[in-house]
Amino acid sequence: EPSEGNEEKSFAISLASMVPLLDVEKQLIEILENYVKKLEDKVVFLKALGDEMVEENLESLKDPEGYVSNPLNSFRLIRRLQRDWINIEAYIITHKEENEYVEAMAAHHKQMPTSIDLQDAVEGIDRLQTVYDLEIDAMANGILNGKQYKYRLSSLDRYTMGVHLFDQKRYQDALFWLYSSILSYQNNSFNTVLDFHKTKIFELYAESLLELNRPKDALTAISRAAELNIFDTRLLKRKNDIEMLAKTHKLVPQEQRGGEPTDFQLGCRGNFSTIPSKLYCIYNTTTTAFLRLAPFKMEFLSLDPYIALYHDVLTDREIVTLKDLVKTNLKRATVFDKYQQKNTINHERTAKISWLPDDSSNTTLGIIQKLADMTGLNTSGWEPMQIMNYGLGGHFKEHFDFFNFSEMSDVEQGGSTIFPNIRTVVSPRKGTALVWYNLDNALNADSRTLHAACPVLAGSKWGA
Ligand SMILES: O=C(O)CCC(=O)C(=O)O
Ligand SMILES: [Fe+2]
Repeated sequence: EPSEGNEEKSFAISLASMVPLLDVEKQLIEILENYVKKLEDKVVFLKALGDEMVEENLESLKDPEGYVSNPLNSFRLIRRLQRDWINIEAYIITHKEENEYVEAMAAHHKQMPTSIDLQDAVEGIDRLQTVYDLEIDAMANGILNGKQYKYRLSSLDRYTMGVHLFDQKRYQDALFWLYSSILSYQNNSFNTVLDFHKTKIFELYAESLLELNRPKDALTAISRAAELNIFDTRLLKRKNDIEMLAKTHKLVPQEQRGGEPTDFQLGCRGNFSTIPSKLYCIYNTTTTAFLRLAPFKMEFLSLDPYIALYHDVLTDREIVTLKDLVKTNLKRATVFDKYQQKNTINHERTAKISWLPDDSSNTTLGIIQKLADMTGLNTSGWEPMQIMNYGLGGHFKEHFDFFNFSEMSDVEQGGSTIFPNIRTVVSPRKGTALVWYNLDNALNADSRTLHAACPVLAGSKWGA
């Protein structure tokens, strides 16, 4: 069970909270390099010690008796063997360098992600893959929606995805990741240090195939695993079991993968068909008197239900201020759970948030005034402003709420706000504000305003 404090870190849930991890890694690398340096010093010292002794030793062996016949030599020989060699041995086995390394690392352990953080990260990658229907091997090779990025997932990264999906009983998806893991596996010392061997991948690949009712293929895979590790009796036994299964197996129709994409997925992929509309843009000079002096650029996205996108609402300066105000205060967002009747951490919403009271700065007061001008509504009784930052694959599943969302970042890929019931998608654009009403004139919830945030594929999404 994670402690409160650990859970609060939730590194994968907001990109902002991942940034300090880069500094942690920098320090870990320094500790490692420091350790290597000390080992090198040790090697240099021991080498010099050997070099110093070897010469005299060779010399002495040419005429052993002559050598020991000198009393100084024989005294030195006795003393060396009785003391020096024992001390050298003691010096070698002190593990002073190792102890220092372990000590230095201990100070950093509490800054490091937990297994829960890894789980969040794995789910983020899986969400991106499924929502955007990305090809797994391409994604693993650094291609996101056709765009090649510099870094790729390692074989172990891919295996980690496979393990997760296997545990989720999503065997077909697990197969793709494991296959990609096998293809990218390298027999290098790093994998040896990590205790990551190809056998492991083949074995899980075989188990996934077995779950998918493909025992003959499973047998091929487990045989590869067994070949790679011929002394592993457990593997051998498993191979025999699978061999039996393959012999007695009758063909059963295979389960189909995936199924139809949901409206959410279709919308996020940009696959809603666009119907020509009579929508238009205006300068809004009328909602309040102030707008006659400073009109808002307004784009209608839907007239019924009413959804409008305002452009250039937040300035870069305001955005910097808002981010600064919340920087150290972002907490994992919760969702009200109607069964438990309380706010809970929920995989339907992966972002970190911070509440900003109206009077936390002139900037917040100014922004609230803009919202008042935009909507013509009385701002008393509003919820305070909430600043949010999404994490790895961060999203917010379909929900209802009233009524305004301001973008504080451009997002490289993904992260659209989507209204699946009216097939409307809005890409995040820095400084814009989205306004809608979630109630109809009779004050009933208007189901057409159901909305969600698509997972962020690349970039950091901030909103208010
Ligand atoms: O991030 C988005 O696009 C929408 C966020 C949202 O709907 C909310 O925070 O209530
Ligand atoms: Fe919302």
